[in-house]
Amino acid sequence: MLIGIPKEIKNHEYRVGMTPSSVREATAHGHDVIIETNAGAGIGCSNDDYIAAGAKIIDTAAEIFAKAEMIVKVKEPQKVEYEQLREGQLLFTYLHLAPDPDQTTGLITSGVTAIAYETVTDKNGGLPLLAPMSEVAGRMAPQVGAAALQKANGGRGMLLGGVPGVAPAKVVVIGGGVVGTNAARIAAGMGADVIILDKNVKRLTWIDDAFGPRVKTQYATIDDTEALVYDADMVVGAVLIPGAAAPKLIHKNQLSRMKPGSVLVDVAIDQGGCFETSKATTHADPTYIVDDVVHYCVANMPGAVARTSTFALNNATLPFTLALADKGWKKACQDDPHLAAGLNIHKGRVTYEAVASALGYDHMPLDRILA
Ligand SMILES: NC(=O)C1=CN([C@@H]2O[C@H](COP(=O)(O)OP(=O)(O)OC[C@H]3O[C@@H](n4cnc5c(N)ncnc54)[C@H](O)[C@@H]3O)[C@@H](O)[C@H]2O)C=CC1
Ligand SMILES: CC(=O)C(=O)O
Ligand SMILES: [Mg+2]
Repeated sequence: MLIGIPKEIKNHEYRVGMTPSSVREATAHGHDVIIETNAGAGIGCSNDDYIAAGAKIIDTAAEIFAKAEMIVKVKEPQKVEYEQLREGQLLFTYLHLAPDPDQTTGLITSGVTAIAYETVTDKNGGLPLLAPMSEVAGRMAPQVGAAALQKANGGRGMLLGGVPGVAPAKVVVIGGGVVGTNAARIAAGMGADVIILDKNVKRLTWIDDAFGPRVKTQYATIDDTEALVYDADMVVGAVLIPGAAAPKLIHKNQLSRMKPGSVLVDVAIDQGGCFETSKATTHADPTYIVDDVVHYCVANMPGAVARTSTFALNNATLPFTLALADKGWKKACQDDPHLAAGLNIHKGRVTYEAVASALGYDHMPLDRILA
């Protein structure tokens, strides 16, 4: 198969779809790989590194989109990218369609077959291609939140860990999945007073076992969420209903009850955000203030640590990339229902139920496509 890797074009996005090591694996499987010139520059990998792995360097993204049978990316295609996709071509990348009607229409119109990293599943009920970036974003959340708490950045002027004789900041993490537990781990490590809310009691039990008294847990009722948010210095939004738009858990009218200068880090922004006042921001201009509350809502947080993130992402995606290239998407999905769960769009139809229901499309069931 001819695999194409365009350079990412989202704001301050330095990750790349395949590392040189992944390219070498693909060429060892007999595939051809074309990659846009300098696509790996942001992770410190040169054209020569890719050539040594067996790839051919191409000058323009347009040529990659025109020639490749499978496009491997990181971020959801931007308008200029989805306009170049076509029927019969396979796209393997993050999509986050539920909060993104324009991209969804673009992919439907293109006729492309699109498999979303974030809805591929595993046998334990996890999301193995989302997890590595959730680990990164979760670990970054207290870092970016700590910077936002500084006075010059609009925050309350608090040090996350406090100092002897002065209490640490109170960090409330809503959602105790991969992002939430990684955020809690770093926030607790920085000395903050941390509590995680979730609606899954089994998950809270696991967190309690894993962290002991360093991190508190609380079942996420409306009452308890509200009380903890009003008392928080930093709130991390880390909930997910796979494929669906994020539920809104803090509303605009509640911001005035929060502490002035407190910080909301909405990691769930790529699924639309779990705070009513969240709107996606970029690494170039990551925060804004509503009712004295600082909002950080960058939808591609891992792009800031592109080297760590690209290698972590490839560790998870490579077996699936190879399966898709070796067998073609249909046979690979027929053989592996967890990969099939990633199929979101095929030939103009929405094939993922939560996306169809969020955006008002008819849902085309997978078994009809894979039959
Ligand atoms: N902004 C960024 O750059 C990045 C964003 N993300 C996003 O972060 C979000 C979280 O991802 P993961 O931690 O991997 O998901 P996950 O599935 O591991 O965890 C989500 C948790 O939220 C809980 N939850 C769901 N509804 C809830 C509610 N109403 N109240 C309390 N808890 C609730 C679930 O029980 C689960 O434990 C996703 O939207 C993901 O796409 C992930 C990586 C990067
Ligand atoms: C998961 C995601 O959206 C990201 O890594 O940018
Ligand atoms: Mg994102």
